[in-house]
Amino acid sequence: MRIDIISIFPDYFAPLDLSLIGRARASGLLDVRVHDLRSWTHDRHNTVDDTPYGGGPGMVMKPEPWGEALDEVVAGAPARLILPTPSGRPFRQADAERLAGEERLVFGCGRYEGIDSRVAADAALRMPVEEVSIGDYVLNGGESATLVMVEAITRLLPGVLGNTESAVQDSFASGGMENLVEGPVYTKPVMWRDQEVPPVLLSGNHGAVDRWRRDQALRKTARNRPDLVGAMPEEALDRRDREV
Ligand SMILES: N#Cc1c(-c2ccc3ccn(Cc4ccc(CN5CCCC5)cc4)c3c2)n[nH]c1N
Repeated sequence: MRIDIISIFPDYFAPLDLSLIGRARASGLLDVRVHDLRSWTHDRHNTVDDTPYGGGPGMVMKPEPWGEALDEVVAGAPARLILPTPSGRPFRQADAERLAGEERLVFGCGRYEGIDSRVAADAALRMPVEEVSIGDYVLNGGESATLVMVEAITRLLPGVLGNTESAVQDSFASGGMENLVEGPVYTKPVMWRDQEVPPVLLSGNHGAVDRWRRDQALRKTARNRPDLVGAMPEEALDRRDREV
């Protein structure tokens, strides 16, 4: 997969040189290219924004640099343009799975009050364009959202995690344990600050372990994400579960 990211803050994407994604890039499994939008400006100040038509707060990103950047970066190849925006469709695990099947993705990171709307409309004449939001909170630009989506998408590519099993079992996945969040996890030592690992996990009884994990996932989902499983009556959870 090739991913192009266009931003006025290219250094924001230094984290993509690290860890699993960095390793996948170094091995050639993943091709991520970051571009500075100001490379497509032609004035002395490398201007990328201007005042909004119709008035209103802040500034809007000018269409010309974006148009030239997308023309050069996409260069007629089949690619899908992803535009993070507060007003976008919610980005979910199913979207990460769908986009992991794409050959080329281009992320356009807006700033200020957003990108002139004609950029998306013009791009849509030549490629699929998706305006997406990673959540109902306000960020200062599209860079953090792009980092989130690139991580959610690329971790699903074969060979990136180095352990596809955990990607398949991840919660929120359309597979795995339905739509349940993951339950508690433990490792050595078996006793730590007077807390012991639940004995069932040491039992070697895989059936019992699976049942226990599912029960814990149900309890945690009911407590933290009742929207995922529908309201579960409090009495279904014992007191201990209500505390943590
Ligand atoms: N994904 C994602 C996002 C973003 C996001 C994504 C991309 C850009 C580009 C610029 N900004 C800043 C901004 C912030 C608020 C507004 C709304 N206006 C403010 C006053 C009247 C309405 C417009 C832009 C962005 C924010 N925020 N939250 C998410 N989940």
